[in-house]
Amino acid sequence: MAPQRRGPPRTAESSGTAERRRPSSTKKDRELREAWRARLKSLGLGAALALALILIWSRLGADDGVAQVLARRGEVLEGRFIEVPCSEDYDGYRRFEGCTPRKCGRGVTDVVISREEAERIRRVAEKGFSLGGSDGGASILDLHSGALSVGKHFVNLYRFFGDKIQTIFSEEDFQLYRDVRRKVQLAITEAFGLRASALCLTKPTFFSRINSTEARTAHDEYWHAHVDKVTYGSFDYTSLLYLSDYQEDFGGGRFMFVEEGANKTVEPRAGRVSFFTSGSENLHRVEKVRWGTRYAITIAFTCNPDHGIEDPAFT
Ligand SMILES: O=C(O)CCC(=O)C(=O)O
Ligand SMILES: [Fe+2]
Repeated sequence: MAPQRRGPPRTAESSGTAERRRPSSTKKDRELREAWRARLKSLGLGAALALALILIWSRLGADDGVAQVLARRGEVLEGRFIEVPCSEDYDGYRRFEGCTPRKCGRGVTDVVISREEAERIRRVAEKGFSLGGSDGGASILDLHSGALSVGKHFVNLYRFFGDKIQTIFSEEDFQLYRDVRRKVQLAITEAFGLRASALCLTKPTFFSRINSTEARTAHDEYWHAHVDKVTYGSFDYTSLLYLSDYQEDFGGGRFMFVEEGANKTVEPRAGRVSFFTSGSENLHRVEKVRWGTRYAITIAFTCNPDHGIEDPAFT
């Protein structure tokens, strides 16, 4: 009797040999697939990490290492104040009670000067700078002395124009400066708890205009870290009023308090007032302007009446 066939006839594929080979090839495939999956996963992780690093790097600023934002351009700050321990710098100077810093720190406010006032005072700056301007990236116009950057030097506008200066600047322009100075002085007096009459305006008080043109002289190198009390001598309290907007009117150009660990940045915004005690507790610098034009005005105060000046006026 012919043996009975059970089940389907055997083909080459379903032969016992093939049956034994399949599990081993599936295992190899699986191993291969897993190896690829692992490789792709690590590539994906690497790419995500690189992207995150790029994002963090661009957020913090390429040339300034790690930074924390003290005031963002888009915020409207009623008042932010950070106290920092005073340096010993003030010990080397005569003390004036109710004025010489005992409490040191930094403040930023967007409500003391309106954007409209900032725009008006910026137009005054533009009028002045239209008469000259540095060959390098940084021009100044000192309202008290009349010094204006022209080419690689300075020209005294008040001396150069004499009485004709009144065809350039108006009494209203000087009045505007006085109003701004008074409001900023009050904000500083309140923030540091000073005797109102103790604080005096000091020199220099100047407009700055910065663009990305390469520096031609040392006067154009605005980006170096410095201490205002060392640079200017008479300063006890420095204030900066910004007249243009970071990332709208210019790129780069952020103000930085230089600190170990992380710099603290103030992003300029038209009408923003940044003020701080002028000693080495507030070492600072301005980041290089990469594009556009940045306008600001420096208004500083002293506790020593001998270093005080009157508000700028036609001279
Ligand atoms: O324009 C700024 O943000 C800072 C200028 C400055 O540091 C200075 O005038 O001493
Ligand atoms: Fe400074």
